[in-house]
Amino acid sequence: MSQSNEYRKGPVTLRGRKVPTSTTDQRLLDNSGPADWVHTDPWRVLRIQSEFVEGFGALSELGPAVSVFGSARIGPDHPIYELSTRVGEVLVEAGYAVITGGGPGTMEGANLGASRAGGTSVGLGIELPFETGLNAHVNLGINFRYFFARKTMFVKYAQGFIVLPGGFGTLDELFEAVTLVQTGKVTNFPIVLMGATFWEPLLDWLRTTLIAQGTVSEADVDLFHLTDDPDEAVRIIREARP
Ligand SMILES: CC(C)=CCNc1ncnc2c1ncn2[C@@H]1O[C@H](COP(=O)(O)O)[C@@H](O)[C@H]1O
Repeated sequence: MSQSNEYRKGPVTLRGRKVPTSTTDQRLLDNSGPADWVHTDPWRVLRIQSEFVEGFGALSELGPAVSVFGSARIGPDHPIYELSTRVGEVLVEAGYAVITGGGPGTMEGANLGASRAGGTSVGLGIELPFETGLNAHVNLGINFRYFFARKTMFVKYAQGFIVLPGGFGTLDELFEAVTLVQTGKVTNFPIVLMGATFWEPLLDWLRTTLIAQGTVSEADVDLFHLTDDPDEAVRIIREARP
């Protein structure tokens, strides 16, 4: 293949029919051209990068914090919402900022408790097809397009996780966290489950099925702490990260 039929874009070599008919500069400067190139994956990488830069920039001075997860659908008249509010308050009283997904339900409850107690109430919102926006009790909010960039912030800036009852989103965040701990990607990272009646069947299943079949060890299941008492939850976190 002749040299003239080869096109290099950094580490990428394009040959034959893959050689573009316009250059990157040309597409940048030619404002009458098609805008499709801004939707290409390399361009997305820059947007992804900007989410990390903005997230790190906004949170780097946060101080000790705890991420609180839980259902987007449990509303203010539910006892679990009340629990989420109390958790937010108790965390702030113990000197922690509270980080949530910034949405409705228990996220809103934890943000409400945190802001009412005079603390830093962080909401890491996510762009969803059904837009709900950051709840009104967030006093430091960041909106993400990408779940994975946002999830890094939940772990990077927290001393531990408190997980209230929830659905798939909550389970995703819970099992991601426990996998990071299990594989040693994060150390001394307590995970506290709150709402005993909700979590006990899951813990039973982990014991009777996963441990029994050898897919996890007993020590893995011991990574979860279970309590209904917000003060106890804070104590567990403080003891793990003195
Ligand atoms: C009413 C409704 C579904 C609103 C969605 N609005 C949301 N805004 C922000 N974070 C969210 C939202 N839905 C799910 N999440 C994420 O997933 C978890 C809750 O999902 P789920 O309700 O357990 O599955 C939260 O901890 C949060 O990080």
